[in-house]
Amino acid sequence: MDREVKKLKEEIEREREKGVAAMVACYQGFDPAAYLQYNYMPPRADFDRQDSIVPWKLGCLHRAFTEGDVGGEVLVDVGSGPTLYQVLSACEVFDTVFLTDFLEVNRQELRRWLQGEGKGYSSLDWTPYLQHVCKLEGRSPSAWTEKAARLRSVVSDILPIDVHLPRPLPLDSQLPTAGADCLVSCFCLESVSPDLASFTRALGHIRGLLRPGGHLLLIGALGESYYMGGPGVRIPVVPLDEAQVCASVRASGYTLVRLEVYTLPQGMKVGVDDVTGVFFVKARKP
Ligand SMILES: C[S@@+](CC[C@H](N)C(=O)[O-])C[C@H]1O[C@@H](n2cnc3c(N)ncnc32)[C@H](O)[C@@H]1O
Ligand SMILES: O=S(=O)(c1ccc2c(c1)CN[C@@H](CF)C2)N1CCSCC1
Repeated sequence: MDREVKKLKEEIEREREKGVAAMVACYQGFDPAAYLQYNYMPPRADFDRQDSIVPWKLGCLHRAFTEGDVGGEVLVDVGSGPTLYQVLSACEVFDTVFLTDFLEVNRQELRRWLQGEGKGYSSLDWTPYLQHVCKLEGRSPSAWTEKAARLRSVVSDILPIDVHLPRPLPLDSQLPTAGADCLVSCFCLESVSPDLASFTRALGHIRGLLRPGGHLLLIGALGESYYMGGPGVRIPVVPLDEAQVCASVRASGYTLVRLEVYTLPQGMKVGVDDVTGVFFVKARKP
């Protein structure tokens, strides 16, 4: 019996490795500029409508970082991609921020923004996002230049990451031995995992980056089965519902603090994906 169980486990592990390898192949065509255009530029990214997803997402992050229990020195953003919106509130709370991504093209896109000032250095103008978060903080939108400077000052490194590894970051990543004080991850785990078990496993892997008592702030897609990572680059996504998100967060060893859900209005569905909603999870590592 033991030999049969061992054989079955080995077969399951081989299938898992095949699924992860297939995801790696999908990401070879990922196009940062196209991805930004599909998701973070008008008409999809609309700040004017109060019911728009972008103010909702930025509001969730602002509240999480200002309600008093999230804090410390070090924050890691898992699977940053080419985007910065996810750390615009965090950069006021943490003095050391690590951005991370699997692909060099995304790490390069982030470096270009962080190193550029005033030049045509980035594929997307993050000013409206910076201005919106300044308003959430009770500041003038014109303080966006100060926020941009603050973000540039706290980003300590842009690291390679693979959430399918038990140790997702390089050994020399300068993370404190005890772990980070906070993790942020947006639209990453469900869009890089071949199935729900892999998604849950990845949650467990990144948990190892966090110190006990640290927080995880997770934003992700609900009901999404694919998205376009570039022209003709269709990337499969693990379709999640709220119950599965909560179960996976708990099964991977976190205490769920709260779940918030946004349902996309019909007009937001424009063919670059089939997302139906967005979740926001605040969780804590016991
Ligand atoms: C849908 S994008 C999310 C980007 C960004 N966080 C956002 O909010 O739009 C998913 C990101 O996961 C990255 N990725 C792909 N495979 C990964 C892996 N094995 N581990 C960590 N990140 C991975 C991709 O390069 C991509 O930047
Ligand atoms: O912020 S979003 O909810 C958003 C933002 C990014 C993504 C998705 C959704 C869904 N597909 C993800 C692939 F992983 C990427 N948004 C969708 C509506 S318009 C503005 C962008």
